[in-house]
Amino acid sequence: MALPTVNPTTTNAWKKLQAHFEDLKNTQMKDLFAQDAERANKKSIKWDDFYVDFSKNIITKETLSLLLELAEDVKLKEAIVSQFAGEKINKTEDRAVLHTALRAPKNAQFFVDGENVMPEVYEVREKIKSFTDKVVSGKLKGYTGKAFTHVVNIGIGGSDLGPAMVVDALQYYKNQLTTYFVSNVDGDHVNEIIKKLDPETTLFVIVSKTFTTQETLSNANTIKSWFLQSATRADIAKHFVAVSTNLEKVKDFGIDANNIFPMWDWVGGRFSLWSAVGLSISLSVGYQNYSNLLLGANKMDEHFKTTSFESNIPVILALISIWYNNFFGAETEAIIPYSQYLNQFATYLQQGIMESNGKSVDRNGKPINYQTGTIIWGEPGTNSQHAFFQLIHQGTKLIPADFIGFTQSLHGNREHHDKLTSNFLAQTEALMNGKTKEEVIAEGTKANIIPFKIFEGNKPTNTIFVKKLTPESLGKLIAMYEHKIFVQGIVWNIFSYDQFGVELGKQLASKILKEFDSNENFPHDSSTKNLLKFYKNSK
Ligand SMILES: O=P(O)(O)OC[C@H]1O[C@](O)(CO)[C@@H](O)[C@@H]1O
Repeated sequence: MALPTVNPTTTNAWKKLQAHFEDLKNTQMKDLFAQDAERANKKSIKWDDFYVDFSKNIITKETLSLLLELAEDVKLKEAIVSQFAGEKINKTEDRAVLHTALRAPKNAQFFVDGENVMPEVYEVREKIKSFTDKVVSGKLKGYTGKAFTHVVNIGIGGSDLGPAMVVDALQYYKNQLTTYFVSNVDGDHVNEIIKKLDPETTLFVIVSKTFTTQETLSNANTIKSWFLQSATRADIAKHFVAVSTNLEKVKDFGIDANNIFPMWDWVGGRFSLWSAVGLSISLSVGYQNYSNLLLGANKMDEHFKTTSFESNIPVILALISIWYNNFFGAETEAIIPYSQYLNQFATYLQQGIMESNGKSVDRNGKPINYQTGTIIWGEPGTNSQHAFFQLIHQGTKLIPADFIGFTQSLHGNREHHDKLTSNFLAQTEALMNGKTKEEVIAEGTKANIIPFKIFEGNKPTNTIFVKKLTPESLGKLIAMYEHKIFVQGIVWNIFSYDQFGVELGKQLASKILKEFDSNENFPHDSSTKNLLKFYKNSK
């Protein structure tokens, strides 16, 4: 069964939501709280070690029921079944979307083209486990007989962002190996990393689903040449491994067939950290922690698949985001983790969310006349409070935000954690309540300063409060956003799993590259022509 192709704006629910928006748009959240002592209890979900409070939103019982009606109208339930059944819901690339299979238990069954993929999934997981154990224990040696001390992940996009974010987020759980990530084709990136490496003790993990990505192959070749300055070709087999679907191209690169960790075309790049793309995670925190990360994601998958929509965390978060994006006209969403460990979380989600849902053609191939993908940004609190929070509090734009926090710190420093958490809680309260003129006056503010100190308030937030940052809870958190992406794509009637939008720039870049050192001339506008000339004359 193909995905439904309902234009959401033609549904009854959408029309009712439009009328409802007109009634609700000037409603103050603090009035909604005053009217209902039970609001926080009614608009929150407790699940496992998660407490998701979505009460600080400009929503009522009716808003939620209309949003849930919208989910019914666009046939979200059927779409979830299609996804988990391995149907080729990535229609434009004719692929199934089954990253959920990668984190499912061994006895689960996921079918692609009538074949259960789980035996293959577990074969690769076994390979990851045994390789990780050998590297971490020091049993596996480099070409001069020394144990590995460093791991370098060479990849970009989904072959970099997920592993890099998770390795950083789980640094508390790290072993003795130092892990670096090389992604940018900017040669200064790879050279800065090379400076820190000893070829005798470094393991290189080349990650590229296609094994054709310019950045990754350039970096891998540069590193290989540097490695061969001190080692022989035969030593490559001891120091280079690859994760890819393109086994032929990997072998062409010179990598030993035993050193290839396969993946499958039913795993999208930005959803691939659960596959062997996560090898550097496993190497960095050990297989058990890596496996717990996958377990957490699987628990969220089960929650998403089996929980009715009104208590379903990803569904509720997705629908609330649609409410602001499509009815309030909000353009961006902030993601603010109150944990320095999640420093790269928003950057990681930018690819997941914006590459997936940055589309303007619907599933019927027709141009879209409503808003789709939200713009995602964010930084950890409390740092971000001293950076961009001014604009969220007093700027002219509506910026719904997810606040993510943990009840326990990993190093157990209560004093710091209490301060952190007090900020975490204070900000969402302040964003909602603002500060009235009367309150400003009562503070004894000089008359001419009063208008500048007023906070309108009524700024919406979700609070995602988790007991502790562990591999398992991180897995749940990432999977929560993955399912949110899926739900939004279904509602917006777009294909979330292709990314043709990144192709055009790539094609043009390869033409321009040819022009740098030859007399080849492609037609360009006068601006590009001048810029090209400037580069050629001064490089
Ligand atoms: O793993 P690959 O094939 O090198 O691709 C890297 C990235 O490039 C993209 O195709 C486009 O940016 C991403 O979707 C992907 O994660």
